[in-house]
Amino acid sequence: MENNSKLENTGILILSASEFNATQLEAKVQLEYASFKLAVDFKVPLKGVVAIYGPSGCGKTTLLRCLAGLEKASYGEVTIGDQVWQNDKMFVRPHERSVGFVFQDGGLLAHLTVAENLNFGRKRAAQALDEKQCRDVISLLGLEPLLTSRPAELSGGEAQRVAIGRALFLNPQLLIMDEPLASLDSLNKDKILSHLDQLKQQADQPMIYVSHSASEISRLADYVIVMDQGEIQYHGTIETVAARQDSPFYQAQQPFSVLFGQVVDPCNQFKLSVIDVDGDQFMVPDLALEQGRTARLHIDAKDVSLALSRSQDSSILNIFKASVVTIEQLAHCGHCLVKLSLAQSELLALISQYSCEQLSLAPGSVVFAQIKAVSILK
Ligand SMILES: Nc1ncnc2c1ncn2[C@@H]1O[C@H](COP(=O)(O)OP(=O)(O)OP(=O)(O)O)[C@@H](O)[C@H]1O
Repeated sequence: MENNSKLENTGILILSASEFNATQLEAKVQLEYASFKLAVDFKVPLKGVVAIYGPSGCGKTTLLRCLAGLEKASYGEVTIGDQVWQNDKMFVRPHERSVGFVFQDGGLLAHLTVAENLNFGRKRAAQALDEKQCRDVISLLGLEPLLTSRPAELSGGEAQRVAIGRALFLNPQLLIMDEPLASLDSLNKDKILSHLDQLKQQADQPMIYVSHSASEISRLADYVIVMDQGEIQYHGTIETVAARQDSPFYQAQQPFSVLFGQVVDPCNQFKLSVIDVDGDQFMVPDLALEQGRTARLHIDAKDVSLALSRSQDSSILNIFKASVVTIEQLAHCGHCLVKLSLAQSELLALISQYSCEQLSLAPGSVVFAQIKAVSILK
């Protein structure tokens, strides 16, 4: 196809006609550059957002490029759902894989308007969205006011939203994003994260998302692959990875817990939503979630304090009986990271070593976890 390289340079790689059932991604890849070796072997569920997290230079982009077929690994087996993309006998070319790629710098074509950028490549895509679906994407990403602008007239956040929209117009069965928010300020990051959240929920779009940012991962990821030096250290659901003692989020000094619960009361008389997390009822500011919906709670470990008895005269809404599972001393900051067991779930608390000694905490101690702030993430 004459224009494949042009398409690749613009980040559009979606031309496959074949349907597949992308519920699982399996890859064994080995590739060697002069001073870097990638060697991975993993099988992960492809539902919602799979995040790849790791330090700069650990091979995240190289892995994504292998998955998309942009690098032909010296040894590669890549299977997505029931489709083999690469093994020792075959190599499905990038433009035949149903992958949408969004790069760090959106890669929009400067001479085209936003509308033209969105439609660019669409006629070559066998399963591109129809007109109505395109209008839905435009609305989901808030692109209506930008359609006649050219890339030079867009802010960084707007340009990234257009880049995401352009990938979605081609109806990929897998959307791969390589640090799409890296160059944006926090306000724009937040806006795009909200759009991506909606995309997850409304479009049920599987995504692989590379990021250095613990907050992006905690907000978006359902599953996390942690990489280091060309290898996969471990992978698991966001709850389990965040709770591990060797979690990269501890090292980044941003330990947090992610809990999932059901909305039991969308908005009580005090304008609070009540979320049941395996038997513990959390109260959070009303966020207009419907009854029965799954809510994702993000709780920073620093926002959890501990007491030996249940306070009767505190303004803190969320106080839960818990038992201490482990205590890890963080020498660099004079704090302890305490892993707690609630009714059915686990919660991290970051408290000072002094407090830990004052309360004589040890594994098995019964405490009351007081949660100062809970953010609802979906
Ligand atoms: N085409 C190439 N030829 C030689 N070396 C390469 C090539 N591409 C990447 N590398 C090297 O491979 C290593 C991994 O790079 P990669 O871009 O995959 O890392 P990364 O984890 O995505 O980093 P970052 O988070 O900084 O983007 C780096 O040391 C890089 O210099």
